[in-house]
Amino acid sequence: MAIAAWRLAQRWCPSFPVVQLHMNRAAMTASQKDFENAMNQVKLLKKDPGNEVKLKLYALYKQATEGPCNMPKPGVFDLINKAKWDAWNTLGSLPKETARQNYVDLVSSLSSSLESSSQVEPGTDRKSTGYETLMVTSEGGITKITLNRPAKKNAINVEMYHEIMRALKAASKDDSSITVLTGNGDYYSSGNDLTNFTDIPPGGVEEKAKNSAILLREFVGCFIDFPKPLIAVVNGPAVGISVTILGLFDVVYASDRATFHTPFSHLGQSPEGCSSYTFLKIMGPAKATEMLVFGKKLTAGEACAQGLVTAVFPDSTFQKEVWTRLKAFAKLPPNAMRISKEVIRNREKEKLHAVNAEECSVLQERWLSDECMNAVVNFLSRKSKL
Ligand SMILES: CCCCCCCCCCC/C=C/C(=O)SCCNC(=O)CCNC(=O)[C@H](O)C(C)(C)COP(=O)(O)OP(=O)(O)OC[C@H]1O[C@@H](n2cnc3c(N)ncnc32)[C@H](O)[C@@H]1OP(=O)(O)O
Repeated sequence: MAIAAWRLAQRWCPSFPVVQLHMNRAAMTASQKDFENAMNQVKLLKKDPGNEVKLKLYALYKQATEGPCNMPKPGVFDLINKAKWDAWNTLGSLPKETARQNYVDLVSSLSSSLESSSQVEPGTDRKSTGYETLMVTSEGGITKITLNRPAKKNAINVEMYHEIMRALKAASKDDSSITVLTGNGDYYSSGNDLTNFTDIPPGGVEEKAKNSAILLREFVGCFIDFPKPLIAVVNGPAVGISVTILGLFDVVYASDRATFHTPFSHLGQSPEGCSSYTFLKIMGPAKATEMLVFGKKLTAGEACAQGLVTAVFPDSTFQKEVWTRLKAFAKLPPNAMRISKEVIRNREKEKLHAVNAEECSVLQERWLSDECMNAVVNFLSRKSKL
């Protein structure tokens, strides 16, 4: 979120605007002019430079305008004023001119590093290229990852698994506050692309199953470890792994057209995405068993009643209502959201990684079973659909 310097400066130095106005203009030198420009530049910073830098700016500003620290030392419990006093006092007898120069240098380094970061003006849609199966955009603090194989109902092929991991890793490091996963077209996702089973390497199906278990474990691990609020915008039916990983999202919004289907037994497979743990916690063992063992397909309303979905919206107003909410979330302080997520999720992480490892190892065996092979062959020979 953009931070206006007057807000920044006022917080750290309440007398900032007054001091600025009463500067001795007659004594203006080139470096005084640079100093004033730098103060203006601070106002244009689009990204909060962090408390440490703000303290440095405050201290250098005070030193440049008032000389060595002349405030009484605040009490130990007056944390903010104590931090400011410490920062200023540390500058000792640094000459005003040097402080001014240091302030200008610091602002200049901030401007180049923060401006060249991937900060996006509200309304500017920054589109990431280099994805074959996804559309990834960043706008107004929201990174949006769209599954983009609508002709295949957004089935997740091996390339898409890798690209989703890449997009999540990039989103975890970019300057967005929240990340959204959604689907293009009428489906959210039809789950694992069943043609993934057809590309058998020279090492045979055992090697394929082993590599797939490694891929799946890494894929689910990215969701377990994702540090920012992660929101699913479920625009239509969701199947298989696209449903199970919802238990690792922070919020799930669904259109009333969406359905939630995990037909693992029908496919000779077993639950993944940590659903053998998260679904039990979310909806209790009986409802989780109906879904994960008996393949009961839930409507959006049912999924909401069972806690898997946060809120359901009529399809006609789905996008409008959801994006209004998301835009408001994206304006909240990003660090607070990230830390709150950490507090909520961290104690479960180790458990989730253990569950993930166990589910992948069970699936590795399942993929080699006749039950699974027959189900895949039936789908691929168009003998069966869900
Ligand atoms: C050794 C093992 C290696 C495997 C690698 C594993 C990696 C990790 C695996 C993680 C485990 C995940 C498990 C799951 O996700 S289980 C769920 C799997 N999904 C399905 O079973 C859905 C299958 N699809 C369907 O039943 C129907 O397509 C569907 C009901 C979704 C839609 O039906 P509809 O009639 O509306 O549309 P079409 O069937 O005509 O579909 C349009 C085209 O899309 C293709 N399609 C759709 N879904 C898939 C899919 N999951 N896999 C592959 N292809 C899919 C469909 O074939 C159509 O294509 P064409 O137009 O070319 O015919």
